[in-house]
Amino acid sequence: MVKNPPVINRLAILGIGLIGSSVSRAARQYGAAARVVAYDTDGDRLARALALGAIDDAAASLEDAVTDADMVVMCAPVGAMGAIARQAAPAMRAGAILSDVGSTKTSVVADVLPVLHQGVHFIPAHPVAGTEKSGPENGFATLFDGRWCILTPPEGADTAAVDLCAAFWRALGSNVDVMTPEHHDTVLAITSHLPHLISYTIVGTVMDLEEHHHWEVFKYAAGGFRDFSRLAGSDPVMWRDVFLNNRDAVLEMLGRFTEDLQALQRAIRWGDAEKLEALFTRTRDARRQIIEARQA
Ligand SMILES: NC(=O)c1ccc[n+]([C@@H]2O[C@H](COP(=O)([O-])OP(=O)(O)OC[C@H]3O[C@@H](n4cnc5c(N)ncnc54)[C@H](O)[C@@H]3O)[C@@H](O)[C@H]2O)c1
Ligand SMILES: O=C(O)C(=O)C[C@]1(C(=O)O)C=C[C@@H](O)C=C1
Repeated sequence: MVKNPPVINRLAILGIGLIGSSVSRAARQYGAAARVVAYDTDGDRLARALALGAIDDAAASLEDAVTDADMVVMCAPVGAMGAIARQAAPAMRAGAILSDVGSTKTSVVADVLPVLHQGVHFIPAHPVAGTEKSGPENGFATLFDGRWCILTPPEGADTAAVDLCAAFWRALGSNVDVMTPEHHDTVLAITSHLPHLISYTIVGTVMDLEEHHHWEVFKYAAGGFRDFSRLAGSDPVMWRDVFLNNRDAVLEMLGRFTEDLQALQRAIRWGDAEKLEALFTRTRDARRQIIEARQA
């Protein structure tokens, strides 16, 4: 079999947790990058990533990681992206690509664009794939296979840099879409951010029940509560930053959701069987369509 040449020669990952280590593992396994160097403010995590064989080199400083890199991918919580870019950009070579994997895009673009240096191309990205786990031991190479990666290049972005970033994500197995940061944040508010908020809320509600009640919930949590609460096990810092950085879109979707929930509350109170059955029939059809679209 003829092996394609690497899309990126030297790749630097800043933040080697679940996503950073998955990008690194995939890039190395699929030959998308010739060499992967990583830096993390948490020295233990960086050492673990190296010991696990998830990266080629562990850098002693952020500057060491990004010097000579062809592409730098920021894989830290979204609230940290601006400060990381401010430190990384001056140490990067002209022509190199700075990217990220953040779950929100408008605030990341607003934080990073003003601190860029001449000749560094900023191409934001969001792989819409993940799990409720964190840390380098939980990353895996196939995480992005068949999943979407959304690019939100700023107006006037270098087209060659956008194409290279898209080629990189395709080499990791992803399908690539391009949209504005604002559109991205609206869509993700309902498909990803609201489900997490609801899961955090329902687990919180259970915790606030009297002790014997909440222990009963844990004891009898079979399919329903267990499936529904999975997202509530996600990283607190990552999700704190998501909600602080996509405030408007999340509040808009939460408003709609709350109205719909109140309408259901009313239907239950008034014994409106028709309304309940009609909604549950529509949602069952929608769920089937979602699953079929995923399998197509
Ligand atoms: N978890 C998911 O399902 C998922 C999916 C897609 C995108 N994302 C995005 O990916 C990013 C990382 O999430 P994760 O799940 O890998 O989190 P994680 O907690 O597993 O890893 C984050 C890593 O960033 C490091 N870090 C924090 N500040 C840093 C800094 N200033 N410089 C260098 N390293 C720093 C942390 O020490 C940690 O190792 C977030 O922006 C998140 O929104 C997450
Ligand atoms: O499947 C999960 O556990 C996830 O949380 C993954 C998920 C999502 O909500 O779909 C979470 C955040 C991301 O930015 C992208 C993917």
